[in-house]
Amino acid sequence: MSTPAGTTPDEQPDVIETEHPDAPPPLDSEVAQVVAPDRDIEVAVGDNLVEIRDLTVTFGGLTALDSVSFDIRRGEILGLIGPNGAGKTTCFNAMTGVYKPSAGSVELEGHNLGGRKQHVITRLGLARTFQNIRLFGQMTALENVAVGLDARHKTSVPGAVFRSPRHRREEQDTIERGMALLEFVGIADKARDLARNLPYGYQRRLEIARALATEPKLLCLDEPAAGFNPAEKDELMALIRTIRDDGYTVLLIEHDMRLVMGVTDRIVVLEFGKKIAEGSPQEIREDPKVIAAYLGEESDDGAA
Ligand SMILES: Nc1ncnc2c1ncn2[C@@H]1O[C@H](COP(=O)(O)OP(=O)(O)OP(=O)(O)O)[C@@H](O)[C@H]1O
Repeated sequence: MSTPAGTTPDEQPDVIETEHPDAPPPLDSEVAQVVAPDRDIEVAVGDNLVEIRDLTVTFGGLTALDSVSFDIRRGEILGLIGPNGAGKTTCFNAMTGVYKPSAGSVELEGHNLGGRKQHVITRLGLARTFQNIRLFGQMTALENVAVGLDARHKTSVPGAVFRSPRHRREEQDTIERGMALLEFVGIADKARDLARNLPYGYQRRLEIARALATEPKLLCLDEPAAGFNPAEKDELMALIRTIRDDGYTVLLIEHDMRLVMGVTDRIVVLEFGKKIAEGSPQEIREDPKVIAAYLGEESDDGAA
C-alpha cells in the first residue's frame, strides 16, 4: 500500500523531489507536524499550493459563492464542509474549470486556473472525483486508469499506428503504473473486471485511482464516502491518509462529520456561499458559528 502512486514497487522515486525541484526548505518540524501530523516529513509541506482569493460564482440572481478566500497547504488534507446548498460543489466546480468564476481567482503554484479548460487544469496538476461516479462502464478497471495515464504520454499518432519502440514502452509503462495504482487503492484483483460490474466501493476507489493517474498536485474528492457503510468509511479514511502520506495534497468535500473530523488536518466551513470559519478539526468542532450553521441540518441528516 505504501508504493507511491504511478511507480512500480522496485522503482520508488522521491515523488516530491522530482515534481517540485524548487520547493522551499522544509518548515520547522513543529509547524509541519500541525499540517500533516502522520506524515513522514522530509519535504516542504505547509507552503501554499493553492491560493483562492475572493472567489465568487453567481447563477442569475443567486450568489452561490460569495467572495471566498482560503489557502490549501502542500501536504495537507483540507476539508470543505457546510450545510446543504452552502456552495461546496460550486467552489469545486469553479476550481476545476466546470464553472467560470464571476470574480476572484484560484492560483495553483502561481498559475491562475480561472476560466481555463478542464484538461488544462488537469495538466497543471489538479484532479477530481465526482459526487456521482463517472467511470467508463464498458472498460476494465485497468483501462479506466490507463485513460488518466495516457494524458501524460507523448507518442505521435504514426508512432502509435506503427507501434514504435517508444509506443510499446509507453504501453508497458501504462500497464505497470496502472496496476501499481490499482494496488495502491486496494483493487488490483479486479483489474480485468468491467468497471460497471465492480461493487460500489470498488468503483469509488477506481475513480480515485484514475484521478491519481494524472499525477495531480491537488486531489479533490467530492463526497467520496457517499453510500458507504461505517466499515467502508473507515477503510476510505485510511486510504485518504495513505494518499496524503505519499505526498499528495487533498481537498475533501464530505458530509459525514466523523470522517471529516477524523481525517482532515484543517477545515474550511461555508454557509450560504460565504466562508464562516477555518481551523483545525478541534477548533471547528467548538466554533459557535459552525454549530449554529449545522443546527438546522441536524434533524435532516444528523450531519452535526
Ligand atoms: N448550475 C446551477 N445553477 C443554478 N444554481 C445552482 C447551480 N449549482 C448550484 N446552484 C445553487 O448554488 C447554491 C450552492 O449549491 P452547491 O451545490 O454548491 O452547494 P453544496 O454546498 O455543494 O450543497 P450539497 O451539500 O447539497 O451538495 C445552491 O443554492 C444551489 O441551488
